[in-house]
Amino acid sequence: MATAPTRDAMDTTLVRVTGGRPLSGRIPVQGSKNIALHLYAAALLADVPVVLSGAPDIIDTGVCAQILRHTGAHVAIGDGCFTVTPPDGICPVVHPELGRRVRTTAVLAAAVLARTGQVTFPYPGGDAFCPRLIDRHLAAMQAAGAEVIAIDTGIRARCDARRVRAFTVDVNTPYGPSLGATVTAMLLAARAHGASLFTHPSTEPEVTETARFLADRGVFVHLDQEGLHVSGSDWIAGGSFAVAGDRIEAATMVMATAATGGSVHLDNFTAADFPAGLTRALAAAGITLADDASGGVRTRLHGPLQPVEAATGPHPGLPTDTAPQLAAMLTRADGTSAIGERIYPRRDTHVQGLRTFGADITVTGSTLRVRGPARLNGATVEATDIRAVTALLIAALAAHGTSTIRGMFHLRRGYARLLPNLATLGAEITTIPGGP
Ligand SMILES: CC(=O)N[C@H]1[C@@H](OP(=O)(O)OP(=O)(O)OC[C@H]2O[C@@H](n3ccc(=O)[nH]c3=O)[C@H](O)[C@@H]2O)O[C@H](CO)[C@@H](O)[C@@H]1O
Ligand SMILES: C=C(OP(=O)(O)O)C(=O)O
Repeated sequence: MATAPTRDAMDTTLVRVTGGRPLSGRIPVQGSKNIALHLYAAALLADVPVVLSGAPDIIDTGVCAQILRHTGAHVAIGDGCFTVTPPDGICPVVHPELGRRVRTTAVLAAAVLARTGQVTFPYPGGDAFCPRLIDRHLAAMQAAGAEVIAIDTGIRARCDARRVRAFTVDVNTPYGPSLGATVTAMLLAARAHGASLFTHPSTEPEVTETARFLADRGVFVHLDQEGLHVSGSDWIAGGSFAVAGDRIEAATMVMATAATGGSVHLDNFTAADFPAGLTRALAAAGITLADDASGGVRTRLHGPLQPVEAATGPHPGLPTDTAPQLAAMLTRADGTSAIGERIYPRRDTHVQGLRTFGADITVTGSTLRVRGPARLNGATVEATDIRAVTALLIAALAAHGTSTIRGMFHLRRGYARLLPNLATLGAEITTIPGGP
């Protein structure tokens, strides 16, 4: 389901990038977009205010704040903290337009359903690189006792007994455990009386951090061979919780610098925070990661980039959200790389743009073959989603000459300071504001 066109989406801001110079230096990693968005939904379950520290100030967290406010919650944003004060009586509606602008709509709806026994919500937004189903979310709502029906504006879920009940649900999909449906199920179960069980749960950091958030606040959460067990609580505490660093932004900066022949020192992050599948792919390309005595993690590039054979997969595999950037970096590797997509049937919205720079990429089913090293030349391109835009930026930074990239709305959805950070590393980037 495509994100609804908005003022933001029609923003014609573009950036000009003059590439071809090695980028190096030290920059911070922001709080994770995707973890923050799931924690926002979890915060709605609390009975007293929740303070999320380190949440990134990006379009998507702003939209989520507006969605929470529409339910009656008070949301204050300042000093890098997002304070959510859930209301006594929650309006059981996820805003029909705002809900179509973010991916976590069904997860937010689960929190509302858990609190009120009913919810109306639109189909989620987020990037539309392929169909992104929500049947497992709906199955969890049904298992929790809700009647779920399609209506004109999306979906209505309502529990006869006015409250959710403990339940069992399988959150597996043909592409592996669903991250979003696991969180949806957790939030429903956190407010149900009794013990719930989810089989084949996702263990992405978004899930484990939401589980830690709930467990810290009195909800019983336990993972074993059977699945994820959650026992609900009538009272959920509040208080502070720090949003973990953004592993996707960290990977993006590693790949951007390596594509230019440089290296980076990332603060607020450690080598262990990189999923093993990502570390393996970077090592195969000739990039190693080491924690630094002064804090943070440093990369080292060992000679020319080497080709990589890798496939995305569930945590701790290679994250799907890093595959477009990896493809962009590997256009500079000395040989043919293969990158398989396993979380989605396809995710190749970056390919056409990369070819415009001169990249040699073929797509067979869900596998990309990248032949390098290609000579990249400055190009004029337009990005259509959040990771495609960073892939195109990487190509522009590695290219000879000046490039123009449109579609900066997608960057602002998820990255608070990517362009200033690249400038700190030595990139020559000019932002040319546009407008609707
Ligand atoms: C496991 C995983 O890596 N999930 C990724 C997924 O999370 P997100 O939560 O958006 O998506 P899911 O993990 O739920 O979806 C994974 C796959 O399962 C399918 N599916 C999902 C739910 C459902 O009810 N039925 C169904 O068939 C989806 O279409 C997709 O092919 O996209 C995010 C944005 O790219 C990434 O940050 C996450 O890392
Ligand atoms: C696709 C992504 O985000 P969303 O699910 O919010 O569209 C992403 O974070 O790479």
